[in-house]
Amino acid sequence: MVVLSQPALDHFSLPKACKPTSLLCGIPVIDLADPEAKNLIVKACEEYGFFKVVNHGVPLEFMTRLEAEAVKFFSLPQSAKDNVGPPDPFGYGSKRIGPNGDVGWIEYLLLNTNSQISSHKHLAIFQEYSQNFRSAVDEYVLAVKKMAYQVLELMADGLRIEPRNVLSRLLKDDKSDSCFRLNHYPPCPDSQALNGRNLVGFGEHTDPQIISVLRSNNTSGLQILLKDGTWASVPSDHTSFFLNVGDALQVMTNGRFKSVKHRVFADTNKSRISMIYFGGPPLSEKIAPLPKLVEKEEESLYKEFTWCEYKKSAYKSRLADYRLGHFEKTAAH
Ligand SMILES: C=C1C[C@]23C[C@@]1(O)CC[C@H]2[C@@]12CC[C@H](O)[C@@](C)(C(=O)O1)[C@H]2[C@@H]3C(=O)O
Ligand SMILES: O=C(O)CCC(=O)C(=O)O
Ligand SMILES: [Fe+2]
Repeated sequence: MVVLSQPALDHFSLPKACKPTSLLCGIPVIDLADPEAKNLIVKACEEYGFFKVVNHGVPLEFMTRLEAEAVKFFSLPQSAKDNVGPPDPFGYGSKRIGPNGDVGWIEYLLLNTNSQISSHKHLAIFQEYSQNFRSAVDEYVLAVKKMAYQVLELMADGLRIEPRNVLSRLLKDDKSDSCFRLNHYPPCPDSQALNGRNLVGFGEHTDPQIISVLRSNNTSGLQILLKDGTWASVPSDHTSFFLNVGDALQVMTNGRFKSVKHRVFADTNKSRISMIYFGGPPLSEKIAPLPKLVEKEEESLYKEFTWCEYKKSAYKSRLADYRLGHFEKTAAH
């Protein structure tokens, strides 16, 4: 990542540091071996759209191996990383997020997890760069996918909808449009210059997909927006996963689950490395409330659309936009 000079800091969003609510006491923690897990997942998705998962079955060594490969990759000379970019949307990116002018104190690698979708020129370069990196990604993503299927099946049980694979089948599908992202947030270069403000690594947004599964190193920075409109810091935990509801799941539950707004602030001393699997449906899939989740009298809150239509619209939006607005029946936003 190109080194920032002091005036260059002004290109980034620098919100005043406010005192966020500590989440230590409040964040729902789901133990996948707990017989109550299915009900607790539903409660967490209704209340926060976000929860932490422990006893997840993903070996810690998969996480640490991939983290080490990511650190190696992000330590390469800038020109070597730029060979794997610019992102379109897959590939290496630095500072720019998406195609519509959003920036952050971040560099990242965005990968497609579906080998069926034609291999990309950037990714061919990435593949050549290191077999070890690629195999660490594959081993990690496979294990995380399995855990995501399990969570979605517990969710269906908790919602009392059948078949229990009604959600997980979308991620299991060969044509599932899922992706994987490695983010690196270098420490803020000149914390004095911030003068009590925060340096935004990843601006506030919701994730468009069904579910996102995040793991980070032990550097904090992630915040979620609570129902009362306050931001809460998520204490880091490198052994656990943080899952969040995406826009598509909000629609499939007819708004019962909320796609949670989240953001990341850069740390003043330490690098943050995060790895996120975004589980999405096939492009041709119709996204609509599951019939059993629409009460007799209650109508669907959303117009019908395919995942492909949603993605096209999302890629025309800015990060902080309310993307579901176009697809609501009563366009209040
Ligand atoms: C500004 C943008 C980046 C993004 C595509 C978008 O136009 C709006 C959604 C953004 C987001 C957020 C979650 C994921 O990190 C991501 C890969 C996604 O699917 O939607 C990013 C997109 C991106 O960085 O390409
Ligand atoms: O890096 C993180 O911790 C979160 C990043 C994120 O929200 C995203 O990549 O969509
Ligand atoms: Fe996100």
